Amino acid sequence: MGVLSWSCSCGLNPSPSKNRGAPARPPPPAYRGRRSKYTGQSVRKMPMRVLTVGKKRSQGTQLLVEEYKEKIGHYCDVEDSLIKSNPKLTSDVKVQIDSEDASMMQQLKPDDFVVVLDENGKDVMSEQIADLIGDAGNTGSSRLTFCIGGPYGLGVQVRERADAAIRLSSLVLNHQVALIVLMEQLYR
Ligand SMILES: C[S@@+](CC[C@H](N)C(=O)[O-])C[C@H]1O[C@@H](n2cnc3c(N)ncnc32)[C@H](O)[C@@H]1O
Repeated sequence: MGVLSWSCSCGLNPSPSKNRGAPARPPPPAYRGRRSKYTGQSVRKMPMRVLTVGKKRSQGTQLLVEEYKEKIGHYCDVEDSLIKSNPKLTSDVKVQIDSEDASMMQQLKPDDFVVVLDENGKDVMSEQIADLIGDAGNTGSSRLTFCIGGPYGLGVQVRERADAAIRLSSLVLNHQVALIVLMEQLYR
């Protein structure tokens, strides 16, 4: 899977093919410290979007998502989209994953910088997420899109389309929990 391999200076592995032809760059010395190289600097404000597969959210989740959206909204546009899980109401897990995968692919534009959240992705520290956001803004992409899978995870097409795959924890998280952790990290 090509995705588990993006890395600009945030220390994740390079995926030059998805990086619109830009050559892979070695991590700059600035990254060796714990602070993001973008800390305190202004980078191009890149709109962000989070696509989550799921059913109706719990009130608690929705409240927290709204709270973080408002906080992040002071710095950049952030959109939160819920993709209906299991649109075909099937009991066949593969059919469910494939249909959610197709719905998610429809939401992605060619110039989106796509980051999938995956418990098998690259471990990232908060500073690397900040660098990822900063680096994505320098790829010529028009939007940074994060994808969170449903109960059975993300499908093949979205994984292959992704420019990066990150994991937030060594634990498998419920998709609503993954969304809140992501939003909190985006704000951080
Ligand atoms: C319940 S999990 C799906 C688990 C499923 N076994 C799978 O194969 O992906 C729902 C979604 O939450 C996200 N997720 C769960 N744990 C995660 C973690 N530790 N790091 C990043 N994303 C995670 C992923 O996007 C995942 O597709």
